[in-house]
Amino acid sequence: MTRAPGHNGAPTRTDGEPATNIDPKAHWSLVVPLKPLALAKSRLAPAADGVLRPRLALAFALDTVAAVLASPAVRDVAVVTDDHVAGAELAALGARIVPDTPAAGLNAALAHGARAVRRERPGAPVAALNADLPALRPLELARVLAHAAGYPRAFLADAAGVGTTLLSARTGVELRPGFGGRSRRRHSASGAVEILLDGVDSVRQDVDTAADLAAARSLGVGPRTAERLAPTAPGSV
Ligand SMILES: Nc1nc2c(ncn2[C@@H]2O[C@H](COP(=O)(O)OP(=O)(O)OP(=O)(O)O)[C@@H](O)[C@H]2O)c(=O)[nH]1
Ligand SMILES: C=C(OP(=O)(O)O)C(=O)O
Repeated sequence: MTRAPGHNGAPTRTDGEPATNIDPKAHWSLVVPLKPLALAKSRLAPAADGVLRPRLALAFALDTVAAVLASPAVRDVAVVTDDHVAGAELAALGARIVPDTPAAGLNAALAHGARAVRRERPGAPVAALNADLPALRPLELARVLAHAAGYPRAFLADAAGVGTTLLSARTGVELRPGFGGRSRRRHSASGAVEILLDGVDSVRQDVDTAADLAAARSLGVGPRTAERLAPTAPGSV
């Protein structure tokens, strides 16, 4: 993996991982949930003001989805969102936009997204992935999905070891998402197999707090997030 300095002196992601051990027949459909930007990333409030926060939430989602679409294991991505600004930018990247279920919450949105994917492609293996992974690297995601393909349902714990960043369901298996709070334990109790891979930090590193953002920056964030964090950008991180 190679890295180059970004605008702000922090590392910025470049493409340098070796393409080894990736299943060439992989064909996952990913479902990415995104709540309205004005409501998103509330735990970043101490570090980012009300102008910067929605912009960062959008930059995280765009960098996440761009990396997903660049992953050799991924066939397509559906973003479940009612946010029209985000929806237009994500669609321009190549995502399918699925309108949210009204006020039903994250897990209802994910189940709804998985159903929408399988209405179009009944045999699709599906994986839910958070929209706040700005350091995501396509080949690390491919490694996680290649591993997930060995189990009916599987999940990856987040960097904090408490939550979940990815939950998968193979062809013919219902996703049954249990995201939110201490979801690592919940997913394990639901029978999903935990993916215990080293070297997939970029898939684990979600960004909820200022400390998470610092950790993502040290892994190397994608270009849209790097631009928002540049010293000349408005706001205060
Ligand atoms: N479509 C949809 N996505 C959601 C919903 N609730 C949360 N999400 C998304 O699910 C992921 C995890 O969400 P949260 O941690 O609850 O929210 P967040 O905006 O990331 O952060 P906080 O506001 O600090 O909790 C993010 O990608 C959110 O945008 C929902 O009701 N509908
Ligand atoms: C929704 C989750 O993530 P977050 O840490 O963003 O709340 C989760 O881990 O289940």
